[in-house]
Amino acid sequence: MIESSEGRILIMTSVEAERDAVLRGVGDNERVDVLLAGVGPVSAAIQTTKALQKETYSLVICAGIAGGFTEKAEIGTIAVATEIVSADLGAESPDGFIPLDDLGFGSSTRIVPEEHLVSALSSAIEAAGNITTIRGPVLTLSTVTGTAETTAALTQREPEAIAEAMEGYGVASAALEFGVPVLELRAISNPIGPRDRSAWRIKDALAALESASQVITEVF
Ligand SMILES: O=C(O)c1cccc(C(=O)CC[C@H]2O[C@@H](n3cnc4c(=O)[nH]cnc43)[C@H](O)[C@@H]2O)c1
Repeated sequence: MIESSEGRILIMTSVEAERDAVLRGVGDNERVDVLLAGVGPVSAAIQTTKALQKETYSLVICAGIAGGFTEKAEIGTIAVATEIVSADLGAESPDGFIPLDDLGFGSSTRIVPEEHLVSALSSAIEAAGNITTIRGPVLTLSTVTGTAETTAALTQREPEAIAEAMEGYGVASAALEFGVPVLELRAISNPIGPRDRSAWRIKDALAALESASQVITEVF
């Protein structure tokens, strides 16, 4: 167990199916609250802020399913974010996307979880067996990527990114505001690319999310 980690843990999921999978994994543990963030970074930031105003937590985890970048994150694997990146906060230009960081508004579009927490979580999931775990930047977008063009543009902008989802940066922004460490844990449900809902393997991803969640209270 990580030192100084006996406090309460807040886990934010976007929808009920994800919350239920995490709850099955975590089991009955009074140190852990699993709450709904809603879909998208705005709802996630609001719901996380409300939770952090009510209760003191020592760790916040954004958990759920996600799209995986092909050949980096296969369906059913677990992605643990080394960076939580707001990938669509910025401006378009004829020369390409300009992130907010480069526009001079003095704000950052990436939040970096503590390395030892990332490492502890991903190593424990791996050690539990059966689930491949990958580490890398996880993008937060307000729109699910659904074309080859957008996939290529994101890959060019964030070549190290392994996955995309819709809440991480909102959850992490709230955690940062309250000075609480944050992690993002995602089970890959679908490939990122031209929209094909029939390729989403939500059941497999929720099963992986449940298994990965089993280690959370052992580690933290
Ligand atoms: O239909 C269902 O049974 C079902 C069960 C659990 C979750 C869902 C969702 O649709 C969750 C939406 C949630 O998933 C993230 N997500 C998943 N894949 C992607 C993606 O390719 N790009 C962006 N986000 C993705 C996202 O965080 C959504 O909030 C349905």
